[in-house]
Amino acid sequence: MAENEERLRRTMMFVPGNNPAMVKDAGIYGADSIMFDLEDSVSLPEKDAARVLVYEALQTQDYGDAEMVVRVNGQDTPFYDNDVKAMVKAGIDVIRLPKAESAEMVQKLDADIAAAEKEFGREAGSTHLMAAIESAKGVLQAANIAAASDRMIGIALSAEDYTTDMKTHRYPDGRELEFARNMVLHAARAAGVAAFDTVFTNMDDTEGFYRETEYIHQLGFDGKSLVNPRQIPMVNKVYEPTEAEIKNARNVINAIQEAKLKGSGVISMNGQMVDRPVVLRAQRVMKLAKASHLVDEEGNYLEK
Ligand SMILES: CC(C)(COP(=O)(O)OP(=O)(O)OC[C@H]1O[C@@H](n2cnc3c(N)ncnc32)[C@H](O)[C@@H]1OP(=O)(O)O)[C@@H](O)C(=O)NCCC(=O)NCCSC(=O)C[C@@](O)(CC(=O)O)C(=O)O
Ligand SMILES: [Mg+2]
Repeated sequence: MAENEERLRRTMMFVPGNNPAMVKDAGIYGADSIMFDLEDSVSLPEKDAARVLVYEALQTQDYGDAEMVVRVNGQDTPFYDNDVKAMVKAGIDVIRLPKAESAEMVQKLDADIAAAEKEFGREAGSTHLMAAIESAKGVLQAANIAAASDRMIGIALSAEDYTTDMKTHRYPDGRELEFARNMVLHAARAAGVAAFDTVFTNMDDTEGFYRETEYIHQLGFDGKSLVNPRQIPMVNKVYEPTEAEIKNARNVINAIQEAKLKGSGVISMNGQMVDRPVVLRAQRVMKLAKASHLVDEEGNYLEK
């Protein structure tokens, strides 16, 4: 868990598991997490072929430092068991459960992963999981879902299925998602796991994409599920700290280190109280700055 809490997950890009070119090239765009999809972007006749394609790619392609995720088919489908087994065998980092509606569904996936790890000689506990919240039931169960397994790395809001379940659709201002976004975010934070905002499907509406990403960044989401590589630099831009934020974070970290040497956990810096929550925020700013190549190894701001 600790290792996963440290990971930056700003961008989790869906890659249709039945598209050989997209699967092969998925690593070149710099997504924090690459998510091969075996579920809704793959038609029924192609389910088995997609599983084989993704399995082979995981054995042969180099996806660099990206976290490797696969969205398996739902537990109510005939594909789920084979999907989970094949992906654990391939050594996937994270299995994403679609349409999660209860802690029991997550616990079933946890048990199925454990059995597959044993069957294929994978280290016990090495395969993580996450859950997608795609319905009213899922939203109301979000806190239980997020806390249902030690393998859990995060929960995601899936607004396409969710708005359908709610008998509405996506609007530009996103008001139809307010309750769900806040439930998912609070459930994730309470369980100590990551929170992912939903996909944005209008590839040509750059302004709308920036507006939505700035909003979910302000709320506190770790990042977004994405459907297109063009969206990756836009999310990274929104999550990039400013020069002032970076310099302030550096000063906070230096100040608290000095305070600790003097045996204190709190200090005043330019009239501002610096204590644990301020330090934790500063550490996250530095992590984002490093990922954006805005600081050197020592954390000094790199002038542009
Ligand atoms: C949207 C579009 C057709 C646009 O095509 P376009 O052709 O206009 O794209 P272009 O920008 O022109 O592509 C430029 C270059 O990038 C390559 N490229 C594009 N997309 C790439 C990609 N994703 N991965 C790797 N490579 C990619 C492309 O091959 C080309 O490469 P090259 O030819 O070499 O230059 C395409 O992106 C796409 O198929 N997206 C994935 C769709 C998908 O997965 N849907 C299912 C997940 S949502 C869902 O299920 C709802 C949900 O469940 C969600 C939840 O749960 O969160 C809920 O309920 O809400
Ligand atoms: Mg969906």
